[in-house]
Amino acid sequence: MNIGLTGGIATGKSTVAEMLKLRGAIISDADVIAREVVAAGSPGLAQVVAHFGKLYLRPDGTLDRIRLGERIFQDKQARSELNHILHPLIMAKMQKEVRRIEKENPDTIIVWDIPLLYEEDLTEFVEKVIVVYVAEDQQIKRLMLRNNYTEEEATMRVQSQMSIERKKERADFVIDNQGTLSETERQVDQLWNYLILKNGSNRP
Ligand SMILES: CC(C)(COP(=O)(O)OP(=O)(O)OC[C@H]1O[C@@H](n2cnc3c(N)ncnc32)[C@H](O)[C@@H]1O)[C@@H](O)C(=O)NCCC(=O)NCCS
Ligand SMILES: Nc1ncnc2c1ncn2[C@@H]1O[C@H](COP(=O)(O)OP(=O)(O)OP(=O)(O)O)[C@@H](O)[C@H]1O
Repeated sequence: MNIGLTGGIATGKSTVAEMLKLRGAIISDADVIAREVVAAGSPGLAQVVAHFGKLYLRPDGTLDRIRLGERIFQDKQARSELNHILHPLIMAKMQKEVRRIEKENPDTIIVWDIPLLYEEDLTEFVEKVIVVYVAEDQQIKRLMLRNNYTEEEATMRVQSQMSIERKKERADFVIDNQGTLSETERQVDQLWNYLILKNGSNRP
């Protein structure tokens, strides 16, 4: 069974994904794949550099993620150009990875952790969608704390995505991650019990 896991930047997707993994889900993480498709020497990185310039290449041949992030989170056009280059590569790799997992573990619950699942209209790939929710002011605070961003930098990143309130409205399941981690664990337990019942079995 394929389940989508989404939310906003820093609402706690990775935190919840880790909890689901401990319970037996297999996670396919779009952020990890997004890094792999622009690894040093990859065709994806070559396309990014051809489009945006050598300025975004570090001396060791890796992508300058900080510089590219500064550019694309304040420039909508550049962001959509980067998405246009990378999203087909990310989705192709993710689908391939999930096909492999399904073959090796036919009864497993596979969680597709995709920050931009709604923005990119990817719901057709999954049966149900979990949204990890915190209100926007808390989202900004956690992002500032985790990444050492100023309020302006954090706000810009949050506003580059569909609002967390809209995502919450569209969700099949909402995990409210505004409380303590053990409060989140309890919700994950409940959801996991429901999912394994629905799935019939789960063999990690
Ligand atoms: C611009 C890049 C190099 C900045 O790298 P950085 O290491 O600072 O951030 P990281 O990749 O860890 O992303 C952190 C979060 O930012 C958000 N985010 C990333 N890319 C985008 C985007 N194009 N639009 C909106 N939000 C985004 C996501 O919530 C993600 O979880 C990088 O985010 C990137 O390559 N983005 C394009 C690929 C993409 O869309 N990735 C999201 C998963 S599909
Ligand atoms: N319940 C919680 N209480 C306090 N802090 C939390 C809680 N859940 C997550 N965090 C912290 O909030 C930050 C964001 O969480 P996490 O990295 O899981 O978000 P994410 O949605 O995966 O982010 P991204 O979109 O950037 O991948 C992290 O520093 C994490 O440790």
